[in-house]
Amino acid sequence: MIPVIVLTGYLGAGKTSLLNGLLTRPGTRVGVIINDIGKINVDTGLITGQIDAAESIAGGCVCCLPDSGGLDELLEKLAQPKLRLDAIIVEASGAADPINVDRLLRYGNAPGVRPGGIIDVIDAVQHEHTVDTAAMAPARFTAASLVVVNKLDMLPEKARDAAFARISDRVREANPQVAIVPASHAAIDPQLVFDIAMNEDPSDELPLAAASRAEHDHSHAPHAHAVTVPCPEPADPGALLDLLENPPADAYRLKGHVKLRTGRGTQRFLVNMVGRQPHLQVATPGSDPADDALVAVGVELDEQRVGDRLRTSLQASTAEPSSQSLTRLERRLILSSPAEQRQDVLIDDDESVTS
Ligand SMILES: Nc1nc2c(ncn2[C@@H]2O[C@H](COP(=O)(O)OP(=O)(O)OP(=O)(O)O)[C@@H](O)[C@H]2O)c(=O)[nH]1
Repeated sequence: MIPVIVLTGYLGAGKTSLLNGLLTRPGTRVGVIINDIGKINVDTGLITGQIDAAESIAGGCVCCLPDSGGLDELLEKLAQPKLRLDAIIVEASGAADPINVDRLLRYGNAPGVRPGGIIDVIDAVQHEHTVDTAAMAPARFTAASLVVVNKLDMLPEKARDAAFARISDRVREANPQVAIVPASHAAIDPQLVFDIAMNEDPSDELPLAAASRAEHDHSHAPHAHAVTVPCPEPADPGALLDLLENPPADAYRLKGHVKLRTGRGTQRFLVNMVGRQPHLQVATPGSDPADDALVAVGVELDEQRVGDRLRTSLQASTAEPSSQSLTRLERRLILSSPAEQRQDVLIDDDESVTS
């Protein structure tokens, strides 16, 4: 399933800049949906990176669509297998309410896609005069999985750390678990958002991508760290679910294929967690069981501690899983599937069974 990542943020906070930064990285096929509230799609013209497929919503706000129909249709178009997209990014208008967007995505019925996180971009200079003016921290942050505190370059150097800390504290009042990164020119490590398939340009790509990358020098972006733990033998589903339901706070993403005991042998699953939102599905066809492993990614990730936690969760299990673990596994699979397919996802003996 293709992850759908939504970019939200108050007007002018830096959403298009962030999108452009992501699109200058080679090797990932990205589709975008641009939403401008004006009649003309201004942002479409501001996109400078490589897009493999695009759709747009102009003249209205994505979060005000009467039902998820409009968005579902666009997602379905972009999820067509022939487009071979690795990720879809929705740039919501500056007026979009992340809570509504989150609801549209969670309860949408577009086949072939899954929620890939909501990024909320904050303008560090304007934030306290525009978005955050009430006594309570803004509710919009409850929907975010990653908050980017942007435009720190526009503050005097000595005021940046304090502004970042103050804004982070307010965001955490509404959403204690959210990942928050500082940024200038909306530069973040793309690993926080989607998988980077390759570090080199494909051989047939024009040198334009390289030139445009040079313009967007992200070397100053806070770096994401990753730890990979192989999963050569089947693990206990309960142990994996304990990890997914209570992941280490510094692991913003968990992803990879794992082998689990299911009571009927071994079955392979694809894990994808963004923020605190776990997603579990039966392994993708063609994936190689020899490569089964879980990767944790995060800014300021404690690789040793997180690695130990993953190793414990993926420990080879010789005992049959408890019925409670199997029920939890089935429930997680159901919660991870689109509403209309929910009856088809129960664990079954199919080609992904390896023993
Ligand atoms: N100095 C500075 N300028 C920035 C930064 N991020 C964005 N900008 C500028 O701020 C303006 C708005 O940035 P965009 O990326 O277009 O913001 P947006 O959130 O897409 O804007 P809307 O679509 O209008 O809501 C542009 O002129 C950017 O070049 C930053 O971190 N520092």
